[in-house]
Amino acid sequence: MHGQTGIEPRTLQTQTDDCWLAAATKSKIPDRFAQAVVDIVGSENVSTTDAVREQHGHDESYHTTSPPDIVAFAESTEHVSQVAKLCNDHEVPLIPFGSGTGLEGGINALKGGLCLDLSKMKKILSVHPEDFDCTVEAGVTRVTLNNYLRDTGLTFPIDPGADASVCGMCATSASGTNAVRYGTMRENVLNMEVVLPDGRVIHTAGKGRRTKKTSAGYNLTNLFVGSEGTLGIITQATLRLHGIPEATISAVCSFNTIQEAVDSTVQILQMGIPIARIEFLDEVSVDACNRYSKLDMKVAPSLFFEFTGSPDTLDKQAEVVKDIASMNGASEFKWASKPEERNQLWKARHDILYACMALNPGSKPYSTDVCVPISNLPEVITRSKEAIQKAGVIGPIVGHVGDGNFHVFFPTDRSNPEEVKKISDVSVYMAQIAMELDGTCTGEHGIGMGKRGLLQQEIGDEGMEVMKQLKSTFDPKGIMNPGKVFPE
Ligand SMILES: Cc1cc2c(cc1C)N(C[C@H](O)[C@H](O)[C@H](O)COP(=O)(O)OP(=O)(O)OC[C@H]1O[C@@H](n3cnc4c(N)ncnc43)[C@H](O)[C@@H]1O)c1[nH]c(=O)[nH]c(=O)c1N2
Ligand SMILES: CC(C)CC(=O)C(=O)O
Ligand SMILES: [Mn+2]
Repeated sequence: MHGQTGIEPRTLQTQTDDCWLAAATKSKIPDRFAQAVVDIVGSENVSTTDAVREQHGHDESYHTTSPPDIVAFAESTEHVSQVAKLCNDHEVPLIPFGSGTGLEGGINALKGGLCLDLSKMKKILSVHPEDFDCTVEAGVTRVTLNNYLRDTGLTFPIDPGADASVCGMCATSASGTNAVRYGTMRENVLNMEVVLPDGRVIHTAGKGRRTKKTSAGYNLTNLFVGSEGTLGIITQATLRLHGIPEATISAVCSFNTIQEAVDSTVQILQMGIPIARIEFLDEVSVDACNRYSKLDMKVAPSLFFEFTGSPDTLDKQAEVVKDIASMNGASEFKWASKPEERNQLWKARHDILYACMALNPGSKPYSTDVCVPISNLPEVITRSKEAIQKAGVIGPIVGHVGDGNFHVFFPTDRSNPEEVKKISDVSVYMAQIAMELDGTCTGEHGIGMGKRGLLQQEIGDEGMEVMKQLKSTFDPKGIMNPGKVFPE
């Protein structure tokens, strides 16, 4: 389901047995290797056409496409294991592909090689409603999973705006507007089946284990969450599920300053109000949203809220939030209690990337993603805004404010190198301010190819050295997604 984001699914272009080898000669992959891949996954699951390679050579970010030499579609863990072993034996780069919605160029095949598309592995293997968990194959997307779960009264709440694959979400440690209530992928993955580059299959918490807690040894699960395809291929994930709340209300209000909006957020969290979502939009984003999603919000720094719970406690909580916001200077408090009003509000929030792109027609998105301890949020946002203004570029700001995480969506004209340079300088500057203020260069989108230098600064030389040692333990030949995460 890519309709939500307007992103086209990457489909396999059918090739006959006769033509695939001819096409293979256009890529750098030797025919013998390509034939061995066909022997494992079947000719219907292999492509070397330019169109399929191009489709698999980029994600939703601004990074230039780098196509792999060959694309294989896996249908089982056995396929993945055999393809990995083949790549390892021949030292061919191997890039796992979920649904291609990443924002840091994670799937771009910088060194060519084989892209392993997992979208055909889409079985929901088990759901245990009484234990609040489920196990799914790599290609199941979050929307498919939630549609499947609907009748159980359970939900998997992690919601990056795109309909990403669940194991792609594990690989990038994704989160979204619900993290303030439910945490990120790190808190919601209980176990994973992972294929190592040499073809071995491991279960990060032990085969079949699905407990909410464990003290058993090293936390391999959280080593693979956020590993961005550089350590192994995640073929299954066991996830924590949550009950669908009985009642939900959303609201929006505006402030005079960013500080007022952040102060309100901190006070709401300090009161222990179990808020489900609290999202910040600056005046530029509100204006973009009004134009694109036909809303009529006051053009000012704003907060979007969502409260969930039982109907009798919900109203009280919402009133406390309104009082806190009003004491901090909020105005224009508007409730959205009907499902269609709520959906309109949150759809506008999830469509904000497209709303911001519409500010500069023909542009491509360049998004940033920094995260700081919440008390440092006003400073980092204010300094970022100054830098955006000084550079003379359009830079709407949106934040998962309850987590101290925010993005600037720069609608970028990629044919204008001066503009790209200005935006990239502001983006690096923002990450540097965030790090100066005890924060990180990425709260949820990952390092990919875009933030490798920043990771080095964030973690330091010794920390990076340990990461490299871990990488070579799992992937001694360096075939897994080369050119990502680690600076060269
Ligand atoms: C409009 C819009 C809005 C958002 C976002 C995107 C877009 C287009 N995102 C980013 C994106 O959805 C997120 O990074 C997903 O987790 C990527 O999942 P894919 O399945 O698309 O992985 P994709 O195929 O893009 O791969 C991403 C990385 O993971 C690796 N990988 C994928 N599957 C793997 C597997 N099975 N095993 C090992 N490695 C694997 C790849 O090699 C690559 O390095 C986001 N994100 C977010 O955190 N919060 C948000 O709010 C949003 N919002
Ligand atoms: C920066 C975006 C494109 C996506 C995102 O993370 C969001 O909308 O919160
Ligand atoms: Mn986000």
